[in-house]
Amino acid sequence: MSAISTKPNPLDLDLAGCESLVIALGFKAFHGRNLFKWLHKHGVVDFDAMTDLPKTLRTALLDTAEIRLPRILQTHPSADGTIKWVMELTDGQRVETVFIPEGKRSTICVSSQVGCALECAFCATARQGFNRNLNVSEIIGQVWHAARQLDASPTNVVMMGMGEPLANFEAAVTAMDIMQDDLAYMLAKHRVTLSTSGIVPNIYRLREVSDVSLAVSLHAPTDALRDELVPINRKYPLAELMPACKHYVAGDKRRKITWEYVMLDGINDSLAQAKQLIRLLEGIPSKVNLIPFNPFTGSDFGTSPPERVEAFRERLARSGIFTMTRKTRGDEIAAACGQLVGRVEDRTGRLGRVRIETHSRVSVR
Ligand SMILES: C[S@@+](CC[C@H](N)C(=O)[O-])C[C@H]1O[C@@H](n2cnc3c(N)ncnc32)[C@H](O)[C@@H]1O
Ligand code: SF4
Repeated sequence: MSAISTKPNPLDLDLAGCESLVIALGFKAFHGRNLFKWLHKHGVVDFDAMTDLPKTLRTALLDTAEIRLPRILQTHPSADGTIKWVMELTDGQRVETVFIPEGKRSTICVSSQVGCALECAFCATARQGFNRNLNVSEIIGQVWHAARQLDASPTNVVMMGMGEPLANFEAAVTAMDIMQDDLAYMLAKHRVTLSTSGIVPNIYRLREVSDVSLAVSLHAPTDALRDELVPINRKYPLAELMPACKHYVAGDKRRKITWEYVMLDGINDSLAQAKQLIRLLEGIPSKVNLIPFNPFTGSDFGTSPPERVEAFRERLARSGIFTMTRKTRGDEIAAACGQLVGRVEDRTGRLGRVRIETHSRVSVR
């Protein structure tokens, strides 16, 4: 394998970064704007084809920088229009990106890490272990490819693929800034959604620097159950998570937290738990997405029957909480929520441990 280049990659830079890059090479800032626009708006990744940059700048860029993108290795189309792309990174590892069309909406579900270090009990990515954070170019590169493949910018991006975006804070924020930039993908802030399992300090940090929509993977109305399903809860329990989320949406009446709740048969789907959830969400502008559990090989949870999901939804809706049951998309190509796996050179030794833990799965309820 050829050595991995260490030259700066302009796709790792936001607009200000591109301006600084060209200033450092002795050129005016506006050339940095043009460079940024070529990369994202026009999708050009060859310095020589950036015809409105001075020839001397193009030569300087060729000498000192290198544009590196993930490579689309496989394309898996699904009958419902969903497409899963397997993207290979420069170190040979792989992440997955999903395109979900729905009427006029085109949503791209983007990965933020190679694997995930958090060990949610029902998630296929968790079983892969964890290797590293994606850098900015690897995150925005997924959107770049999607825009080229579809011949249009997506209307929505959700950071809901492989990994925990708030555990890769700086890169996730920069990539989301690029998504919203008028010289790039022009997405409105409410059309970019970051989904987190609940890294509380970084929810506060995010509020300081970004306006994107926040989705929180809740999945349980009590600490006892959430500790088992979403182990990060042992570090950041509900008593800390809920105020952080309330703070995130404070001061803007239009903002709501989207709570994601995977419906697991006999685990978290009773009416008593729906009532506990209603109490937990009191005072927080909320909408709830009930997600049918997407099974994967080796998982030992079951999908709640549709009538139980509907009863749960109805109970929440009756209390005034806007609640939707999410359609499962792309499941026959393993592109649905929590089914993304890629190729991860695990550095956590997770696989051995998971096998042991599944034998001692906690009792629930
Ligand atoms: C894969 S995660 C990535 C974003 C972030 N790490 C998080 O947990 O919110 C995106 C969503 O998929 C959900 N999910 C994970 N495994 C799932 C499964 N097997 N079936 C349905 N949803 C799942 C997660 O709980 C989360 O709400
Ligand atoms: S659900 Fe999210 S945080 Fe949990 S293991 Fe999967 S990717 Fe990581």
